[in-house]
Amino acid sequence: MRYTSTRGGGAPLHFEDAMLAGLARDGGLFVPESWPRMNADEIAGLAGLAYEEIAFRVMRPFIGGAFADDAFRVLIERAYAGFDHRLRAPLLQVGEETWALELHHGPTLAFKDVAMQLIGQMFEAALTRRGARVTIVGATSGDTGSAAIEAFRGMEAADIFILYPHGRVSEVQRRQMTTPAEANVHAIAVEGDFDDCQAAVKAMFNDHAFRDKMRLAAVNSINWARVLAQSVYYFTAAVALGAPSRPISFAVPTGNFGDIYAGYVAKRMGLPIDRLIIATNRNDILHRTVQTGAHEKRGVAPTTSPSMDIQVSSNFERLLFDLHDREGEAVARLMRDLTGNQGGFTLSQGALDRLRAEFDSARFDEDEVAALIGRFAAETGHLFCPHSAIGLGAAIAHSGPTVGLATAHAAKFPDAVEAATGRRPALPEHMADLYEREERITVAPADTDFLKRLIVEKARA
Ligand SMILES: Cc1ncc(COP(=O)(O)O)c(C=O)c1O
Ligand SMILES: N[C@@H](CCOP(=O)(O)O)C(=O)O
Repeated sequence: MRYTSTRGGGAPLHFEDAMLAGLARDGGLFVPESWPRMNADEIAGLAGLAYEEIAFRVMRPFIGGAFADDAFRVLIERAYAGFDHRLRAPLLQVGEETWALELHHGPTLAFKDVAMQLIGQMFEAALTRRGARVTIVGATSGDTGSAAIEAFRGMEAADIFILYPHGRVSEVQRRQMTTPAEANVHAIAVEGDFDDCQAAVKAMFNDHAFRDKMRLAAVNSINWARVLAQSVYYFTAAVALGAPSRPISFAVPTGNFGDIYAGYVAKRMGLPIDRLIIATNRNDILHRTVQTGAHEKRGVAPTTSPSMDIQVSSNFERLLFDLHDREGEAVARLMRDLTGNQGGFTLSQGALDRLRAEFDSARFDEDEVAALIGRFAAETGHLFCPHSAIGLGAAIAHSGPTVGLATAHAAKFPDAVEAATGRRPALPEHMADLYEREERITVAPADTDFLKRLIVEKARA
């Protein structure tokens, strides 16, 4: 299996090179040259298997010769050994035909751990074998950063720099990033929003001299390995609910479009997913795109679901590639319109029809999110974080068996949950002293050159 850029440039790479490269050198994102398929018998054969075994079977066709089967199994086992639930990603019924897929059982309490714990293992194995080291640069609206730091803290072969929007992440998220004391960890509070952080990361990768000098690597979902690992839980959930004979829909709280794109990947592989529902907060560029075809940036408004306060949804580029018959030049043109003065583009009718053939969308204002958190607490007794409530709100409004992705633990966003329910969710025991741990906070302007200098100064490479 080889990976090609969504913008059509450069020679295709094998899995491990694509994983370590992160972003393609023409600024595009890596996608597989073709979709490996699982037939109905193979999907039915996943029923009852452990999460780790399903992960192996789903991901194996994508990784080619990067890891021998036995070695890959070991990495998967290690990745999920620290999860606090036997099923890793259990389902909880919240309505007659609605389930929450709980993705917060990893060490940092968000779905990011599912991929990041495995990526940490894969990076370490690949870098050790190559005798290489990397400088990881990532952007976060809160959860990717904490999960990445947890996965890479103390790793000899990697320095990790995480850019987060100053004052726009929850206190728990910030402390998860600023309290690890390991010398290879650097959390930087950028005076801007998430889109500024992500734009700075992409600019660093597109500065080839800097990229090569620092041996940059990415752990955002611009990295194909992230998306791949996230596609696994669509299989575990759908099979547990009767796939392949019963098609299941998924409603996904969406920001950078990585998680829902992972569902699209599962569908391309043959998993009978009925609808994929994009659920947004008031930062609703993707909802507007599905409804009107116009993909237009507006300012980012802070919300109680800060991890979704995003307008430039990186992975939408991967979908655009398929919507435009895998023509890199068409995607490159649209991305120029999005990042240039035009600030957006309008999909052709054909592309919009293809988008709507797979995706629905829903949008929730702040008062609706609070009402959903309160409603689910009253009806199920469970506290859901604002992001999860948005996914579940879209799921419960959809007819037919539908899974809403519960993407983070309520305790990561205690103020919003308490305001909506009167109940303050407690952090689990392993994080009980988070508020007492010492923080290291570096504040920096949203200036790529400044950030590059900071990284050069602090990196051990
Ligand atoms: C808790 C939570 N829910 C939902 C999302 C949105 O996911 P994605 O960016 O993959 O669309 C994020 C951020 O990624 C998140 O941290
Ligand atoms: N919500 C994310 C934003 C970055 O998403 P990623 O999946 O591309 O890493 C976050 O929590 O940082």
